[in-house]
Amino acid sequence: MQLYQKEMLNIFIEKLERLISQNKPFILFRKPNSEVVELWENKETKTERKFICNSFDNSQLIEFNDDNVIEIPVSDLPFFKLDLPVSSQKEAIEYDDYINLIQKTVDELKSNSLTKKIVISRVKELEKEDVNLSETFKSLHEYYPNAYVYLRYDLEEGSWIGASPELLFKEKNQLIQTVSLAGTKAKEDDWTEKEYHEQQVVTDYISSIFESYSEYVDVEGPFSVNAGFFEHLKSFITAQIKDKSKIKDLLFDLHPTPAVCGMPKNDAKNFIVENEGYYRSFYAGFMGYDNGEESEYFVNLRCAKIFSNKVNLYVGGGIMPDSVPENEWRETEMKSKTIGELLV
Ligand SMILES: C=C(O[C@H]1C=CC=C(C(=O)O)[C@@H]1O)C(=O)O
Repeated sequence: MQLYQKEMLNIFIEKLERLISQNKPFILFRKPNSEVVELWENKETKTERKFICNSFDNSQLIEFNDDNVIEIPVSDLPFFKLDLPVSSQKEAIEYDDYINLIQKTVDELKSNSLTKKIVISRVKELEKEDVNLSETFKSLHEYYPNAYVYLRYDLEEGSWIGASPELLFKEKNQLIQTVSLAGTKAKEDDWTEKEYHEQQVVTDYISSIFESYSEYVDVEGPFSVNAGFFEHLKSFITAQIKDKSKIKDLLFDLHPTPAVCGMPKNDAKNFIVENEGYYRSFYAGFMGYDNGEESEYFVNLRCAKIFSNKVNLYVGGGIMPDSVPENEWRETEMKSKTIGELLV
């Protein structure tokens, strides 16, 4: 066993060093409640095993084809240094501008009775150089055992890192499962009607999509769940898909859910693109794998883009007609701690 592990570790290190020295993109991925980290590269030829990364607006889809994914214990992840780009672009929004943006969103929701919810987000910049990515990955792994922890490297884009609490969807033997995750509060606060409504919008949307692909849909919850520095409301949604060949359609129908976009989907999306003032790119997109037998995708939340001279944190929140702008700013500050406080 020990010999086997040592051999695996050497193969892992060789693969990682080769990818870094050739400036090739790669993914490090740790599933929830797992102790191992997988290393994916993108081979030239298509393989059955795939890892995909899709942007919020579906305009960028990156595929990793790898039939030889190597895994080692996260604790053995070696130190590595990546060649990261410098960013001179300022994408962060000032406090006053964010308050005005949330007020504008609230006004839109109040004046347009068809629009029920819009998720607004922002970039928070941290002046931090030379982030130790392997140690940061390990600290996310330790602090968020239930999250999807990943690091994606790309020479031109920089490196994305995240610890997402949100399953978008998983499938095995035609059993499809997901969660409706929305509503945020500090541990010491109580839930209010605003968060229950905000989360119900997500549950209703997912249930209606699942219904069109399956015979029955089962919903359990909502429950209050821990998400590190704060709590969310979460329901568990399960169904049996009638036709497995429709999985990809279901995935793109689901995305983006009202946990990251809004309701109705297209109106909310247009409002976001016209008003947020920055390009979300892979934030609030989805990522995950399909190995031919099962597939599992998560929403890219609680994530950051690492440059050589700074870190961009991406944070957002669901806006309802009764949202209070100052509280929404506070909520995004709280969410920024997920990655911000664990950077090494
Ligand atoms: C959009 C984000 O969170 C979503 C997931 C859980 C709770 C949320 C909320 O309370 O607004 C958001 O819907 C984010 O973290 O950037």
